[in-house]
Amino acid sequence: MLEVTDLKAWYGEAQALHGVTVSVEKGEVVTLVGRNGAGKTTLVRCLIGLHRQVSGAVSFLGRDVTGVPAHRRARAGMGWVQDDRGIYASLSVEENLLLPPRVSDRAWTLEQVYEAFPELAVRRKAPGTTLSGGEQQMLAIARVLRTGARLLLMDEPSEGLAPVVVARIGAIIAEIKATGVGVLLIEQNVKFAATVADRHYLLSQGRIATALDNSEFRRREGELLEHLGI
Ligand SMILES: Nc1ncnc2c1ncn2[C@@H]1O[C@H](COP(=O)(O)OP(=O)(O)OP(=O)(O)O)[C@@H](O)[C@H]1O
Repeated sequence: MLEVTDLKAWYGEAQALHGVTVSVEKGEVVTLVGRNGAGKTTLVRCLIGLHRQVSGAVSFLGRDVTGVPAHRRARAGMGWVQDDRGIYASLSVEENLLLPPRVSDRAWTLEQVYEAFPELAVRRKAPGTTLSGGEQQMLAIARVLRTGARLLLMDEPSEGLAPVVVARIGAIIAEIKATGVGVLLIEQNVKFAATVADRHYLLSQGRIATALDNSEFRRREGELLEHLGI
């Protein structure tokens, strides 16, 4: 569903991506792992149309979206789960869930959201400010599902969360995958990445150093941790 070919990106004169080729299929969970500064965030920003100093090609659902602005990519079904979670603190959980525009007939209803995220059903009237980190992450994911996005791009969904909450996020990603939605996630937590993903790309200095399926990734976990300096 997503095909990225020879993507290069710059910040002024400084080149951050040096010809990145990656893909995500429907119902596939793919991670981008790499050290700080490897280019993971830049790559995701290029995919959603927020970084414009680029060359190469991005195709989504068979359509060339290279050069297409961010709001039109979102309308086409690219859903970005922001790392700052982008929740409106003054609104309740339910009001946050009612905001997103519907972009496809796969948009989740409130009932579907509350069934998949019982934590949010319990907190539906609570203001955004009072949510725990895990609840905020769930709300951020649920809001994107409310649009009917066909591809979810996530920036470190496990960051800063307790292990039990990380496991819950993993279960939610598995549910999303089962609906045929593709997921591309930036992830520094190698153990979490190995539990949720089908494939992985190791990004190093703006290049894909290695592409691994999950069994190979698990086998080389120690080596990867060493590379990532974790
Ligand atoms: N706004 C910016 N202006 C100039 N250079 C930038 C900017 N943002 C990122 N870079 C540079 O681009 C390269 C890739 O950074 P990027 O943030 O994409 O890496 P990352 O893998 O997401 O790292 P992190 O895990 O720290 O977010 C780095 O060399 C970084 O210094």
